[in-house]
Amino acid sequence: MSDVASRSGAGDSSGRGTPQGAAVTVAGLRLTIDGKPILNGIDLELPRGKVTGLAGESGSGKTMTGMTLIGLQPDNAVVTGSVLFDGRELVGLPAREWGSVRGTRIAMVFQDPTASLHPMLSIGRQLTDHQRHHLGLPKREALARAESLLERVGVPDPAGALKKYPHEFSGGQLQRIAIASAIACDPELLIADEPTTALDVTVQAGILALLRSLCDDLGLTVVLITHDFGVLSSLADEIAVMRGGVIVEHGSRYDVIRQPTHPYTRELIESLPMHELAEAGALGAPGASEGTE
Ligand SMILES: Nc1ncnc2c1ncn2[C@@H]1O[C@H](COP(=O)(O)OP(=O)(O)OP(=O)(O)O)[C@@H](O)[C@H]1O
Repeated sequence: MSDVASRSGAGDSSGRGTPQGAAVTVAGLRLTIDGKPILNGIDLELPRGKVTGLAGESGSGKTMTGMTLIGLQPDNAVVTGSVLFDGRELVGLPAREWGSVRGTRIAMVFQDPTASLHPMLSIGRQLTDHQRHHLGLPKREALARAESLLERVGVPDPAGALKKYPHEFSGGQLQRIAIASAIACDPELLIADEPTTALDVTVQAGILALLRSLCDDLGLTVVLITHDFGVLSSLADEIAVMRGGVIVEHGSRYDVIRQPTHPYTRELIESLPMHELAEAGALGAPGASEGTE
């Protein structure tokens, strides 16, 4: 077990309860690369339909945790421990079985949206290929669904956007399209790794609000990986703080920000501007943390 300071409120972040339980239960997850320890015993429950923020300094293992959840760790990595997803053990899942999980039931968006989009294929082709392959939809149906997906993620003129190519969009719009592609097959779990880091501050808030609304409206479980604790202070239901390949603190956003138990979490909070603390409810009454957008 890691020395995580977990709170009784974890999994029940806002007082509303999480009757559906955990979408994913990670226990004693370890990962080494060429013998070098990277993850040193991660214990983490991701409550269904909530945003869990994974914070921590560079190199603490946030990305590697996300990659391991979706089975994309480097080939030379050795993974032990347990990742239980819908009653299925993902650690050691054979490659052929990942095909029915990755991209369909668990999806990921990255800092650079172009990483998940082909530069030479139209957006319509990319969104429909994905659905036709995974969902077996006929072309016409896949196109209609792609259009409504683009509408759902806030891309203007969805029908026109389907005919365009990635280079014709701004970074913020591309990230919306990458999110549309990620949710195209109705996944239960979405891992967003620094999804706003490469974007202008003016568009960051829109992408974060989109992730929040997907979680609230679709019941999507979201893992939001970020080095920016301020992002989590206004958005996440729960916050897990990583350092040195372990989770050192995990609880509801309100508890973690208002009553951090680990010195490193305190450091992160002390670096936050006052207005972000106020938004997180850390300066007001407990009810102030309820609004998440
Ligand atoms: N492909 C790889 N081969 C070897 N070591 C790696 C590889 N990818 C990551 N690492 C190492 O794993 C550790 C954790 O990296 P990871 O990217 O998960 O950190 P992070 O918390 O996401 O940091 P950042 O915010 O900088 O991305 C680091 O020491 C990193 O150097």
